[in-house]
Amino acid sequence: MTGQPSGPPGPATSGTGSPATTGAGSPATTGPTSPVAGGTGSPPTSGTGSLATSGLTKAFGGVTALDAATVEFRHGQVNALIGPNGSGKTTFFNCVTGMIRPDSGRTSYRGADITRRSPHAIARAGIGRTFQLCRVFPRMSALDNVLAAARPDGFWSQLRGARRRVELDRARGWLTRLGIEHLADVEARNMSWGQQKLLELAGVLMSGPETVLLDEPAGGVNPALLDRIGALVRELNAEGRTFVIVEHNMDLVMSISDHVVVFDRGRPIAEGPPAVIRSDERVLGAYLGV
Ligand SMILES: Nc1ncnc2c1ncn2[C@@H]1O[C@H](COP(=O)(O)OP(=O)(O)OP(=O)(O)O)[C@@H](O)[C@H]1O
Repeated sequence: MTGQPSGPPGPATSGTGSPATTGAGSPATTGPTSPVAGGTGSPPTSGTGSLATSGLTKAFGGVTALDAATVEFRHGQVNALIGPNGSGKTTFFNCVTGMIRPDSGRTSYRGADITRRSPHAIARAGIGRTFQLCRVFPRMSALDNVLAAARPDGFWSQLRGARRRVELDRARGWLTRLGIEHLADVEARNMSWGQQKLLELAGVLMSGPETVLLDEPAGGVNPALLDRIGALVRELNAEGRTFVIVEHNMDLVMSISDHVVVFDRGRPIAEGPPAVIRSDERVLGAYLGV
């Protein structure tokens, strides 16, 4: 992936000041096993439109990364966005989360136009994301990383040592849920790559998003952790969260997704349930380059 913006302060590659999210909004009030923040308490109706783009276009010099991409991901479902290397998946995530501005086209979330909103505003609207190159504060403990993600000024407030009991409990709850509670006091830089990915996800979940965009959650992760990530996505979806997952591991995609969108050269070429996508000739052609 080449489209990730960067900038201080924060972890190695963060551009927002908060490592794990596109700018976590106000702390959610729900606990780790509660329904999503901002919701009504009951899971959203499955299958209706949620995150949608219309004619989304982005070029980098002579390279058209997104070519009038019109896509709709389904609310309440596990959606996957797949496609060959360089087909525009991460640029799509960057555009819809406000991290880069599209040249033209629109993004809407649950009916509201979010095209020109800042990453923080988009996070406040209910969209959280992880990154292909995992973003955590390497010299902060796992617990402090999760706490930082819950605050709009996460990094700085953490530095001031501002901790609230209720947040501490929620942060520990997410670490437990992701199976890394035993690493609460370990600095992120001393955790394995897979553990850092789980930590990043814990931070995203701490900010209470209704919709979670995961950029290559399986990348570089060992098979045991892969199973955990897959099971967790399904559990969190059953509790009401919508997912959009960019992933190259087809076994994972096909086993956890309800709906798959396939990109080639910056635009969708096919969509449908995994069983249909598996045997779609356009998809096979895109991957084989024919
Ligand atoms: N910041 C950038 N500057 C120049 N070109 C870029 C930039 N970001 C992305 N591109 C180009 O845009 C195209 C789409 O890249 P993108 O990273 O979105 O694809 P991808 O589908 O996520 O790929 P991968 O699966 O390899 O991560 C590629 O040709 C890439 O080289």
